[in-house]
Amino acid sequence: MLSAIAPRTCCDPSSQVLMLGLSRIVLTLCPRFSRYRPWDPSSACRRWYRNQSRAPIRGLVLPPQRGASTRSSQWAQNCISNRNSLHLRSWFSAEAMEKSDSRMEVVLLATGSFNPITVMHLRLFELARDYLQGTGKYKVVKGIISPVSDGYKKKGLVEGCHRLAMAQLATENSDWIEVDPWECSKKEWTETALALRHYQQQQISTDNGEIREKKSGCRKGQKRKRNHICQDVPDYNCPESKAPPQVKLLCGADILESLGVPNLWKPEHVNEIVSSFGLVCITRMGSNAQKFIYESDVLWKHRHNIHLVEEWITNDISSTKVRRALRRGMSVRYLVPDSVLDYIKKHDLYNEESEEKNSGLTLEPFLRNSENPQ
Ligand SMILES: Nc1ncnc2c1ncn2[C@@H]1O[C@H](COP(=O)(O)OP(=O)(O)OP(=O)(O)O)[C@@H](O)[C@H]1O
Ligand SMILES: O=C(O)c1ccc[n+]([C@@H]2O[C@H](COP(=O)([O-])O)[C@@H](O)[C@H]2O)c1
Repeated sequence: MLSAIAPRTCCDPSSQVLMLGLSRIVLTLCPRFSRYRPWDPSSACRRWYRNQSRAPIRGLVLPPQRGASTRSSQWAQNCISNRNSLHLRSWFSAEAMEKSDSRMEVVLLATGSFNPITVMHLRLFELARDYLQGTGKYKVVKGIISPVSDGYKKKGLVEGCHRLAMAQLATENSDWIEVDPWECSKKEWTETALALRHYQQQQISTDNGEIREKKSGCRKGQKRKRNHICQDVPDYNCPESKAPPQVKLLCGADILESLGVPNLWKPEHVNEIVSSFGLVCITRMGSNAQKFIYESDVLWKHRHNIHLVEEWITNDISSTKVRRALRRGMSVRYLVPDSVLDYIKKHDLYNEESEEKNSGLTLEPFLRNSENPQ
């Protein structure tokens, strides 16, 4: 932190003396501080003089650089908490405090048919976010809806472009839930573990990209260590270090229970989902998620990574029931957003004929797993 602010303030001899004294106070009070940012004020001044072409504004106290090491900020802040000298407090702006937020950032990924998307699908995200943030340990930064590919071959599954369009309409008023066409635009069905890997990688790339853009970067010899999926430990030696958001699978309890259906999910994928990513599961009528976790060895082992969210305002809206009502000419208003209903009507999406799609075909996961038995 000091090396970040020093070049701006130690531009004249009196400031140099000031900064030298200040650094001694901080280093004396906090020997640990020197481990993170060893700093020699006089050489910093010399470097600064060499690099600057124009004189800085004297007396201007600037906040620390964005991304200054969280730990060093906290240490320095502790060190000066009882000293009101030199406007130091102003350096610890709201921005710096925000940096010290130690909550794990989470992206919630919901996969499924969304045939069609219902208000309950949207509620899943709200419930999950409330729950996770209520623990004080997580900050939910984004929700992603990833409609399944037509290659999933579920009975009654209408074309991906329509399911995608409906999901986009349904989320247009949300400022944190997005729809991603990655799965849906593929001809072949994608296993959920692979979708999770893809979205996690996307978070890591975005995160690295942002850090490159910020450019202040790590100094020579300070490599960014966290390039692996799901590594949550920030690299405190790098000032810009903050773990990329962790992608977690968001689902209803029926999906959790489906993990136990023979030949539907690959055991190694189930293990990967609960060990490397994590599950946020919303209770659903007719399912007993707690019992299911208790009875499964792998889920029990990773139960700390499975968040069960109780839906107290229970309802059992399902896409199947919405399609059934539509086939029968009954109202589904308020079960799906109005814009989605308009879209369904405009394209006459759900009728006797559409329900027969993929009829008699085997669901792709069963087919794949029987071709390549474990
Ligand atoms: N009422 C609900 N309560 C809890 N979870 C739900 C509910 N409706 C849907 N979900 C969850 O939403 C995700 C996407 O579901 P999907 O697209 O299969 O909808 P669905 O309503 O379950 O469809 P279907 O009736 O065809 O099974 C799944 O994880 C599913 O468990
Ligand atoms: O990855 C797997 O092995 C796997 C096996 C079965 C189902 N899934 C996913 O789970 C979701 C189930 O959606 P649905 O509409 O059949 O409830 C869908 O997104 C599938 O891709 C995933």
